[in-house]
Amino acid sequence: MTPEPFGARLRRAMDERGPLCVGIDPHASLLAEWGLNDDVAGLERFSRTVVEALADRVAVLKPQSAFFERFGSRGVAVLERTVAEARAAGALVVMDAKRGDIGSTMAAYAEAFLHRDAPLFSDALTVSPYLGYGSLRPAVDMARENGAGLFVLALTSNPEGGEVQHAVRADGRGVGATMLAHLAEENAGEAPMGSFGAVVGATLGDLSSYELGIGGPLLAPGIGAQGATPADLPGVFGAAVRDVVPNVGRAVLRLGPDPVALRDGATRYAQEIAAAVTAG
Ligand SMILES: O=c1ccn([C@@H]2O[C@H](COP(=O)(O)O)[C@@H](O)[C@H]2O)c(=O)[nH]1
Repeated sequence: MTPEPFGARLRRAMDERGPLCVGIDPHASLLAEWGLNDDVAGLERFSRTVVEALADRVAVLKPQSAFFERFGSRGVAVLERTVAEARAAGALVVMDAKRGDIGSTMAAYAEAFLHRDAPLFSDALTVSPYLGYGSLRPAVDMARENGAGLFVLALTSNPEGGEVQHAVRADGRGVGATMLAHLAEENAGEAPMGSFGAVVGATLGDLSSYELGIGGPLLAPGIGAQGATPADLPGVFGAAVRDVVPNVGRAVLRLGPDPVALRDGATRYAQEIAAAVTAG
């Protein structure tokens, strides 16, 4: 049986739970703030606490692979368990691993994260298109076959991103805008929403010169620790705001380890986001 596409599953989760995505970013500084050791046991306690507090209520959890990889194979084993437990509790999992390589290697990354039988199978994966959008084709195909999705870095939240993403090609089109156009083609004809999203930072100010209506989701990091607020969303995303999955990491995680405080923090962000999206 063909698995239900990620875009349809995400749209339903956004409708039922609201669009908030909470990051699982076990920074060493956060482990210390939570009174945990900066070791594999601390990593596991941190991640499990976030999952137990939030996976039954937020639409999406986004583990940041880097913070698990720094502990080697035992950290990756924690990441596997984190993904499985989050999905079992009802959250969609976006693996933030930002993979990107030549197509033949990309196929192996796709098997690692997007094949249903893979230990790290996730509902969606962040990928970098800066070896050329076409190099992502094996991941696009694998995602389609397995009911998974991708979030392609288009306009990232960090100030350094512009030197690449705002660069203008010979045909006059910007590089970031080109990625958005590729995604719109990928999602054409998909309802209620395509499975191929873009990463577009909530920090970027007015993006009305970009065609953000790609027929797929827009993962928007930058809220909280990077300075953007839920109230900024309509001004940044305009009419596309209803397709935005706003990500909050440290600003929620800092409220732990008390699960009630984590839940209250996520609820506050979810309410502010809902108010902003309705107003927009
Ligand atoms: O453009 C991007 C792409 C990804 N990220 C990632 O999102 C989170 C943000 O965490 P905060 O603590 O809310 O700042 C983190 O995992 C980044 O690697 C991004 O910030 N910007």
